[in-house]
Amino acid sequence: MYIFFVFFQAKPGTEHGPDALREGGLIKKLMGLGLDVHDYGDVGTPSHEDDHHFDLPVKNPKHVATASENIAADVYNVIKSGRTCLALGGDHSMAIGSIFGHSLAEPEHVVVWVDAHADINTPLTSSSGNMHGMPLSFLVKELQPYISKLPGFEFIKPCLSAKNIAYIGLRDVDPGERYIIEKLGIQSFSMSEVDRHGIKDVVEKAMHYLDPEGVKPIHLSFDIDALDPSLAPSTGTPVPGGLSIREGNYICEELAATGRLTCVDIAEVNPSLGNERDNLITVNSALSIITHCFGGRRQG
Ligand SMILES: N[C@@]1(C(=O)O)CN(C[C@@H]2CCCCN2)C[C@@H]1CCC[B-](O)(O)O
Ligand SMILES: [Mn+2]
Ligand SMILES: [Mn+2]
Repeated sequence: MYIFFVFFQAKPGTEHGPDALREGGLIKKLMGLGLDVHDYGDVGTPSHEDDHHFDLPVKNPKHVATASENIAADVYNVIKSGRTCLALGGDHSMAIGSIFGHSLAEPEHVVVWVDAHADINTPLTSSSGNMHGMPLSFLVKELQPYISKLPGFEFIKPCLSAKNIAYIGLRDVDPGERYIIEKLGIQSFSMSEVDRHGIKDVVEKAMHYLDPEGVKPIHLSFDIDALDPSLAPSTGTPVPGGLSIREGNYICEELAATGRLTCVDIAEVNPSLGNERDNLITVNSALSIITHCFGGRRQG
């Protein structure tokens, strides 16, 4: 039984991502794979007028906190009932709720973070104040002494250790994030490693590192900007030199083949950016990534 949620978050335009994927035929494609799909609809996130935090340059913290709490509850319920959750963003701050909700259902899960960016800035290391650049910092136990307590985030219990995370596709990492990655020893396969070793070795190394026994539930958090901008132009922070669709599909096929892929985030599809052709290209790339997470195989 496959379930998917749609969420929208603070970054303008990404709230239209889920509908763009629905209109692109997502449900029909997943049902065409023989899956029992249920669309749980959008997770409501009331906006907060006074949504700024005087002490820190963090944008929309209360909005993101409310959304994250709602997302966590929904993801927990779906996974607890034995289903697989597909969470559609929305910007990548959605992963605060989806990973926390997943961890409540399956505390032993590991995270494969596919992204041009590390998304592990703390409110203090962030240069933009955008929360889509911070999700992992709210979840990683080792970082908690450095995280300012933001209003509304009291519900989150840090649920990941650095050893539970592996990055694939990095190519735009801030200095503060680079420091955190090196200090915590987070396993990261940037585009340099993808070029040097090839995607097959990268996925094998990542999974062997995260789960050598091959028993843990997997959370794939896939930022569409991990793909090359030629494949995902309608996204907020594109970075040249990204994954090919073959590499993206390969990651998803391999994780799906474990039979332990339990929650998938698809983040940062933003149809308000670029022209109609850009939207179509981006949605089709996202649909390809999704279908290869849920049984679609290039060999049929
Ligand atoms: N680290 C960032 C942050 O804002 O925190 C800064 N970066 C943009 C910045 C532009 C100038 C050159 C250095 N990079 C975007 C990233 C967040 C991406 C969020 B994601 O969900 O799209 O991954
Ligand atoms: Mn991201
Ligand atoms: Mn990104």
